[in-house]
Amino acid sequence: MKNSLIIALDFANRQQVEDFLKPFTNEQLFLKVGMELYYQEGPQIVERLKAEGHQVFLDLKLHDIPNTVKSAMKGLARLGCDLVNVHAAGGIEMMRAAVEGLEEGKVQGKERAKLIAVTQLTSTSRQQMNSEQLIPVSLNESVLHYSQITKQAGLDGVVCSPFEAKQIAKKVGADFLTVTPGIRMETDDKQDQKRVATPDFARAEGVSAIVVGRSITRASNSLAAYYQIKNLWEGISV
Ligand SMILES: O=c1ccn([C@@H]2O[C@H](COP(=O)(O)O)[C@@H](O)[C@H]2O)c(=O)[nH]1
Repeated sequence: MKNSLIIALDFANRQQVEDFLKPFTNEQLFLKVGMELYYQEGPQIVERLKAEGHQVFLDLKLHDIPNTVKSAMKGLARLGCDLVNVHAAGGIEMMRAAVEGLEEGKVQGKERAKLIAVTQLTSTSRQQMNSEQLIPVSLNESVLHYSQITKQAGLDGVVCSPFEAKQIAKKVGADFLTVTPGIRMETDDKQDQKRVATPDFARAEGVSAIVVGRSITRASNSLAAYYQIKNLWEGISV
């Protein structure tokens, strides 16, 4: 899990995924299946990617009453994913229920998936958080608070931006996972992301894993973009 580069497979269907993966022959990848793909293709897409030898982050960001989240997590646990998530805003009781569901549903003889919680989405700015969510603190304070309650609930880590990762490691613990989307190369378009950082900045801040979508999946040469980002993330100069 640590030092992973996770590719966000934000595609509409399985065919598009297969087309994207074609040039990556023999690469064991860490792939993220999000709502767009999962809601079209269902559990089979996860099972298929796992059968092909990839690691899978199922990014469904569960956020509901504790009982519902527990039952949903129990079902997801059976898919044998490596990483799953919830929203920390659901609260400690909901997050504890998610852990219980994951434990109850886990595949016999296999380690259960790591469970992380989304703090503040990387598409959220301080202004939006203050004015729309009515959370009157800085993004750092809010993300740190959510990280602390996530730890208290017994989860393995959080989704945050690289800007908050160092403080989380200092206050919550170096083993607590920080998984960071919003990764862009200097010259890339930010699109809808607000808290954006480069792969080398993320590495310098000590994040556990980066999540990269469009900078790879929408690149004219996805394989080249993947290796360029991977090298920066791993500190390899070419
Ligand atoms: O705070 C969050 C949580 C999840 N995401 C997801 O990561 C990818 C990022 O894609 P890009 O194309 O690299 O922007 C996407 O699947 C999001 O759903 C996030 O961006 N921020």
